[in-house]
Amino acid sequence: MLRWLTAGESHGPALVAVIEGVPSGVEVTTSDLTAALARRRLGYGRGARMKFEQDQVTLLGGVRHGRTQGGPVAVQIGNTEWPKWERVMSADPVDPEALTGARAAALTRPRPGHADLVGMTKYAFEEARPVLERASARETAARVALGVVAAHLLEQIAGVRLVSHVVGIGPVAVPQDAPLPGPDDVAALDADPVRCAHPETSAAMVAEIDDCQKAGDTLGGVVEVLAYGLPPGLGSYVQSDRRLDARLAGVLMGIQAMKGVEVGDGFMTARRRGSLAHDEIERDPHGVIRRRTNRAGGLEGGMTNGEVLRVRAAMKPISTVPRALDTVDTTSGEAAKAIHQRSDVCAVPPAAVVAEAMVALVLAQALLEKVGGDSVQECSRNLRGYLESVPETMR
Ligand SMILES: Cc1cc2nc3c(=O)[nH]c(=O)nc-3n(C[C@H](O)[C@H](O)[C@H](O)COP(=O)(O)O)c2cc1C
Ligand SMILES: C=C(O[C@@H]1CC(C(=O)O)=C[C@@H](OP(=O)(O)O)[C@H]1O)C(=O)O
Repeated sequence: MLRWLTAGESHGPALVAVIEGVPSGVEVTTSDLTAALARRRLGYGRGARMKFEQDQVTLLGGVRHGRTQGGPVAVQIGNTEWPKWERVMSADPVDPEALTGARAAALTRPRPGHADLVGMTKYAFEEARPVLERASARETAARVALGVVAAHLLEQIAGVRLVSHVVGIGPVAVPQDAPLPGPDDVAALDADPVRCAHPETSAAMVAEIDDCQKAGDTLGGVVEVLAYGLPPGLGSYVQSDRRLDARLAGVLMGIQAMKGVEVGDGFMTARRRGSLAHDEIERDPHGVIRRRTNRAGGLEGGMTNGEVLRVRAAMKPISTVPRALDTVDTTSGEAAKAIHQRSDVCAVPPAAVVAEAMVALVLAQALLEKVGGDSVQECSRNLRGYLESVPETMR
């Protein structure tokens, strides 16, 4: 079974991530991971931290000469800002006299919408530093690194290619009838300031972020992930926790600040009549079975149906609002304004890259469940065998 885990704090020396169950022979290099992490740093509206901090990637295990070896793959993402935090975030005890300056100040004005207050309550902390260090979306760098291994596995075994893009920032949304970006559009999406495939909407999104920043406020939005080339039959209807839609929703909701998930046309489908809600089945001019539309987003019965997978996630606005929100100082119990030193105004574009990584991980897990195998060759052979066994009348 493909499984993964991350560890590390936002201002710690490094994040680490381990993925286990990867077959041998998946091609992946340090520069692939570095490039993916650079994509996660892009996006108009991110805070100052993205400019000066660097991700230093080291593949610690599981890869030799550019190929996975079948053992757990371990990645370390060093943080170049560590020297500034060495004392405040030291793993070992530190002389309290040495803990001076703004970085060491107790954070006792919890931010509404962040994990601060309930995290302090739950883990019995007197201030929010230990909470925000792990709740922070800095951790998503580790997941993006793991997502590269998953994406390469999907492409090398099954030819699957993933695309992530932004379809909404605050009230600005891509028109309903805009064409979906394909795998060949990824370079253009990476180059767009807000990872949007629709130029006029992209410009309006940038203007909305500028306006929001001037007002001392923050923004959320909606990201979409597409997967092209999936074979039918990944996931299953036989048990609720094996449904691929449920698993995708789970990992998307597991990204910091995500508050809603849609599969295919999602909530819009609930407003339609059945005759206009489903995807009628037909043969294309080459005799291949396909759906006339793809309202279901490539999933029926909790399984891929061979169409393009399409899932969306809704991100709430950043909770570290510059025009700080009302809170209570947990030392005095008095009314106060919430912590605000710096933050992103809008982190929807990087969240799309994170969502792509999480979708890659779940799809890779589901592919391996379907085809099995300990090497890329064995998995590819098993996939071919499965696809060839589908009767002619159902292909
Ligand atoms: C890529 C990314 C960047 C984020 N940047 C910030 C930020 O700069 N400031 C902030 O308060 N929250 C930021 N968040 C959101 C918080 O991490 C999140 O709101 C917090 O962990 C509480 O979790 P919840 O929103 O899911 O309840 C970011 C989230 C993502 C995915
Ligand atoms: C560091 C990253 O994102 C951080 C996520 C984050 C949060 O609260 O989630 C808060 C900000 O950090 P800070 O409060 O130190 O300015 C972001 O910069 C990153 O994505 O690499």
